Amino acid sequence: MRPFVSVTGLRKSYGAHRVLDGIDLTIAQGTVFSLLGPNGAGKTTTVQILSTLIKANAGEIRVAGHDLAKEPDKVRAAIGVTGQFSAVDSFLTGEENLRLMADLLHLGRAKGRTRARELLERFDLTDAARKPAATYSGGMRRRLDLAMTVVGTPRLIFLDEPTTGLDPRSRRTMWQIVRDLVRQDGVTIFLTTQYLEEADELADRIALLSQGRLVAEGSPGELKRMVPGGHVVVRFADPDGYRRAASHLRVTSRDEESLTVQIPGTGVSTLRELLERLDGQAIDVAELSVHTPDLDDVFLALTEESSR
Ligand SMILES: Nc1ncnc2c1ncn2[C@@H]1O[C@H](COP(=O)(O)OP(=O)(O)OP(=O)(O)O)[C@@H](O)[C@H]1O
Repeated sequence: MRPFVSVTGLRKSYGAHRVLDGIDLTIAQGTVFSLLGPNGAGKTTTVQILSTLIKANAGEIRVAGHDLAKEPDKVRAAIGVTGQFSAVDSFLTGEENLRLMADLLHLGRAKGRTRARELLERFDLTDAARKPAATYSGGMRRRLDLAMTVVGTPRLIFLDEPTTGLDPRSRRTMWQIVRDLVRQDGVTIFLTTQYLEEADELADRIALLSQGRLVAEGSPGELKRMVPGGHVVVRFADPDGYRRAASHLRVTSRDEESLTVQIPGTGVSTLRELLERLDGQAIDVAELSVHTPDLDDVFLALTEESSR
């Protein structure tokens, strides 16, 4: 697939503080790319540079087929940004906000009205269309904000922490809207989020930023395979079983108080062998659970490694 965004050797410093230290990335058209990183890693700085708000010190950036340094206006015309600084005017209704945006984009009266109605429907805001945005819940406000970005039919949308503070239901509605934008409209999404679960749900590719460098990049599945977090936790029925098992098995950690041990690996053969051994020794198991690594494990392992 054709890259919609390509970045090579991106650097940015504030005085002596090197915030981005040589970033390379490509984002395919019609996909969701998520940039993850601990606080202060440089995510917002990256978004600000790619959305033409601030200038890089070095690097080549192409967005939507345009060189960002040479044709920032063409890049600006292809993108939309939504996030922490909402464009929503609380005194206006949802519909008025959308029509105002359509006016700003010179869509024309009739087209603006149709577009507003269409977006209210699509973003599940029709019932609240005539109410002032001040009365909206957090989730409705976020949806309106994104709808306002979509009025201009951007081909790339920067979504900065789109569901921070939302309840699980509103979060799911937002996720579905984002998926539809990608699937139905072919929009490319650049997502920053502090929820690893969100990146796991939405992103085709994830890049992990730590101290100004990308320390890992891949699909959620590929990233999970990079860390050996998978293990089985076994809780024994009695202290005798616990002690015998702990001395017979290759355990990575044990806890005498809760009578549990951790055994590395989650494969079927590992499990079969484990159960056969316990059975052979007549050791009673009270509970067994399989823990496959999630993005939290990856995030912690890789960002810790890079800060060492
Ligand atoms: N205008 C500025 N002047 C000086 N330093 C800055 C400026 N903007 C950002 N920084 C510094 O750059 C670093 C990266 O900041 P940035 O906001 O990009 O991080 P982030 O990954 O978005 O963090 P968070 O998750 O907390 O939003 C931080 O150490 C920050 O203090």
